[in-house]
Amino acid sequence: MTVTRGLEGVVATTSSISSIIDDTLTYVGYDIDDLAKNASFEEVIYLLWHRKLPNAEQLSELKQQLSENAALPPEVIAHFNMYPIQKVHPMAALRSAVSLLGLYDDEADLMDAEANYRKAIRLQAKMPAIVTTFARVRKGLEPIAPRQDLSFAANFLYMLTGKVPEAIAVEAIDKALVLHADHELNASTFTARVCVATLSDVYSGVTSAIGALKGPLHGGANEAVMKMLTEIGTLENVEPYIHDKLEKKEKIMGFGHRVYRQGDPRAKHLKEMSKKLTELTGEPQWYDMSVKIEAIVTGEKKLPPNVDFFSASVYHSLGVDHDLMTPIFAVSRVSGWLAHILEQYENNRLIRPRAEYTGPGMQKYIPIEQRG
Ligand SMILES: CC(=O)SCCNC(=O)CCNC(=O)[C@H](O)C(C)(C)COP(=O)(O)OP(=O)(O)OC[C@H]1O[C@@H](n2cnc3c(N)ncnc32)[C@H](O)[C@@H]1OP(=O)(O)O
Ligand SMILES: O=C([O-])CC(=O)C(=O)O
Repeated sequence: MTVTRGLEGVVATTSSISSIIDDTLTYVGYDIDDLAKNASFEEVIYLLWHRKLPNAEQLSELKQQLSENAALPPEVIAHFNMYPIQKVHPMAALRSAVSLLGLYDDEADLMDAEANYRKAIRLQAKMPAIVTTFARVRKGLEPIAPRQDLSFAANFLYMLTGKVPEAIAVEAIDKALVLHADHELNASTFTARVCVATLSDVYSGVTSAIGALKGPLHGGANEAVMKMLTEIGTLENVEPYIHDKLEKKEKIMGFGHRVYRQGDPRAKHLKEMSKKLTELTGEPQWYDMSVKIEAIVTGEKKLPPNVDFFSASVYHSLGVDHDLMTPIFAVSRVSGWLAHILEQYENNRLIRPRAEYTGPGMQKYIPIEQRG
């Protein structure tokens, strides 16, 4: 048996959703640079689920379906008061809330393609309300119901803050959602596919994926980046801080990638946004520190920033609590998970690799009274 640690380079499935070839990322053949400049998140959802861009009528129908399904069942709203919310990480809360949502969906275990698509809409639509309701309840604030006249990105900010957001904030969140929507067979998407390949249900697939995204080597890195920036504190402290970490062989969060070698094409869009937003908020230090870290880590370690690096200062500038950064990633990535889940169901085979056994050889069972 040949073991490929971390399955690096192993091609585990075919997929027509997104591709990474020579450091270029495409969704269904559309370059991420093109989509980041031109597409709304709702268009991207349609693209990932239907493998084509929507026309105006199809887009408006999807928007309406998302709006109509955006509110949470009252039982799910109520459950946020049933656990020690201050002590809970929002990704753990999101994981549990998605699982709970499945209990209130009459079609949860219905496995035909139309029912699965309807569940995809309901789940995608409700993700912002889960994150924002959690965020408000833990601050002792009332949850805010979604508005049907706002875009997906605007509604997210509205439900978080209670105010109709400014255009620049909507643009930033919308672009971030577009950039995070799908990424080939990343760890959380693979997790979702492994789960539903047992013919388990959509809610189980997404719940598993949220668990995988939570870790700091994957989606959790954006929160870890903000923690690092906060610890560094000043521009002068960047160099000693980063050198100390590198000397201790510690990882610098937001850098490196399993697939990209020259750089993550999404990072430049977030970098641009970070510059703009940190200037607007009068806190350019977050961008300046980030740029200095980037220069050291790319210069000395030849590791370019990934999608999580500049997203940290972008979300911080929008006033987002630092531990909500990974949940925002999930609000976007659920579109990709759902696309992959539906694709897996279309041509399913159980995913079950092998392990090379490294434990002891054959042993004889010893009765407990004879064991030392
Ligand atoms: C949305 C996303 O998931 S993007 C990724 C988000 N994660 C992060 O930003 C966390 C920091 N980065 C990392 O941990 C890694 O680069 C990963 C997890 C993204 C990729 O991991 P892998 O492909 O398994 O690479 P691996 O961890 O084996 O690193 C290879 C080498 O580069 C080094 N390296 C990789 N990333 C970093 C980093 N961020 N800082 C310092 N060194 C690093 C490793 O220490 C290792 O060095 P060695 O060969 O001397 O031991
Ligand atoms: O593809 C990966 O390994 C991680 C990543 O960048 C993502 O999921 O967006």
